[in-house]
Amino acid sequence: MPRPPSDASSLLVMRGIVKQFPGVRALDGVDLEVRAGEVHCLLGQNGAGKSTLIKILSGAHEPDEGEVLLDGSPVRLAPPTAAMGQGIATIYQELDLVDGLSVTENIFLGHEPATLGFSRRAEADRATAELLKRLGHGEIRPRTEVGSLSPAHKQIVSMARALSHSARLIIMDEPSAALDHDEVGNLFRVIRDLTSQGVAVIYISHRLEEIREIGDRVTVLKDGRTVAVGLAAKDTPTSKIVALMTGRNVEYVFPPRRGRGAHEGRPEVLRVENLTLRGRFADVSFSIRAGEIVGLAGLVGSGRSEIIEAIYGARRAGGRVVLDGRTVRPGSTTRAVRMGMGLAPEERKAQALLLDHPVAQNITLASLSRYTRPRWLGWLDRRAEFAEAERLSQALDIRPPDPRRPIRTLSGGNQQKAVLGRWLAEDRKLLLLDEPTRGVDVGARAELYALVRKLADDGIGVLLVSSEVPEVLGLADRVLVVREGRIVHEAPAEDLDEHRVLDLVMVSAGQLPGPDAANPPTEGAFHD
Ligand SMILES: Nc1ncnc2c1ncn2[C@@H]1O[C@H](COP(=O)(O)OP(=O)(O)OP(=O)(O)O)[C@@H](O)[C@H]1O
Repeated sequence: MPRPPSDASSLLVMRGIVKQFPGVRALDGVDLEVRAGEVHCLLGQNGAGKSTLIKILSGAHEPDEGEVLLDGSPVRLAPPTAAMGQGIATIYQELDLVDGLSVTENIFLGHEPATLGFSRRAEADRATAELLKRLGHGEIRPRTEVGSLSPAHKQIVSMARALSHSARLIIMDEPSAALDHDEVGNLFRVIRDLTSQGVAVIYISHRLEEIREIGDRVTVLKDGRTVAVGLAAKDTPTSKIVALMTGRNVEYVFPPRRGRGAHEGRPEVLRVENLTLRGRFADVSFSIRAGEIVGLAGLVGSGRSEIIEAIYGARRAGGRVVLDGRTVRPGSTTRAVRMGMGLAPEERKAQALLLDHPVAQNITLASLSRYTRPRWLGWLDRRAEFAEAERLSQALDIRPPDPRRPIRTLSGGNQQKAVLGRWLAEDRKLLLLDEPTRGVDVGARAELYALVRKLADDGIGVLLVSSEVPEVLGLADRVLVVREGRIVHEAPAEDLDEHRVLDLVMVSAGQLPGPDAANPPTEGAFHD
């Protein structure tokens, strides 16, 4: 691989970086060169080594070999305080904010009061308010507890923290993953503002269309090696980038649908009647037939994830949920699972994974009863369990291909695949997918889409929530558009396009449905 030129404008040069973990050479001689004032995109499939590289840059890992130069001089970046001292700030995919602390406390945690000379809280709050305003989010209050903020607002707090360190290099690990369309626009505006002041941004994303919009240059990693250095983002065709990432030509296509009206007359697997959760959503009614994939499109905060959670029993909403002809008691996820629902939740780490357990156990977690022999004795057939986990991990291309590894040691995208594998392992009637491809690379996305379609073809119903409108339009048969907690439109996916959906989801200056909305909450409605 050609060595990156370290011309005068290089802010950062990394050469020959090696990082070995037990059994995995995560980085095997990586080169990177970043210029002041540019957005440098770092691309690669799940497990290619992107996070490991940025952990080295942020001082969390020390490289085994290789050198790092900042402004032409060799530097040591570990521990993280050293990287911060060099003006490197990182915004992680799983935001490392403390929920129980205020916005101000999170932003100035660690360098207050000594470094900045802040002695009074009010002064810190003022500085916080200023940073938030600069990021276009003056409405976030400095004293608010971070735990009560939306994912998008948490991200803004994380960025404010980076700015508070007067960073000259900001690393953003999938910053758009939790954001929807207009918030991504705001993020790009902030990034342009930063780069015009000479700040360099390393931008990691699995959404290739973003690269062209915000990126100046691109470096591609594959299996811990650099396969392309500093390509011009705007002039390199997406197909070339994908081929570099995957080593093959992947067509970014969705599996074929069954066609219009194909599900008419098939049994209803899910019927939702007047589902209402005060302040979140109201009067939500729809049904899903066997073999059908229904997409919920809407902005973050529109109520789409809460609707899924209420169907699953994780929220006690009023109204009625009927699965395969039987009413699901609200507020009991155990019962929902027993009746045949599966949920792949949005926040996989918090909600879904046993981090210290092997990949295999994480996959078979929900379906252990299938491997107990005989059933009444409850003896677990580990071999059968493992064989199934291995089959699914191959089908989903989970890397490294070793189901015995603790899931903690897998890259984020590969962990996500294991969460999905869990529900594919079990005979489900209904699969609820909340942001199923967040953090999943292009190659694996195509495989995932194909798997979900195959499950539907086998007869299950699927309810899909995704911030990526093209994903909802490409995968679903029918789309329900949610705005301010209500279904405002319903149509076959092929009758909609991205523009139309975005028009429909945009929030007017309305109110969230309250108790006195058209349909009063049914008994048992959850008040918060
Ligand atoms: N702490 C660790 N212990 C063992 N192996 C690890 C550890 N951290 C990362 N790895 C391995 O190093 C490789 C690179 O992982 P990394 O997280 O850097 O990938 P990535 O490109 O960021 O992927 P993604 O897009 O899925 O986030 C993977 O094979 C991963 O399993």
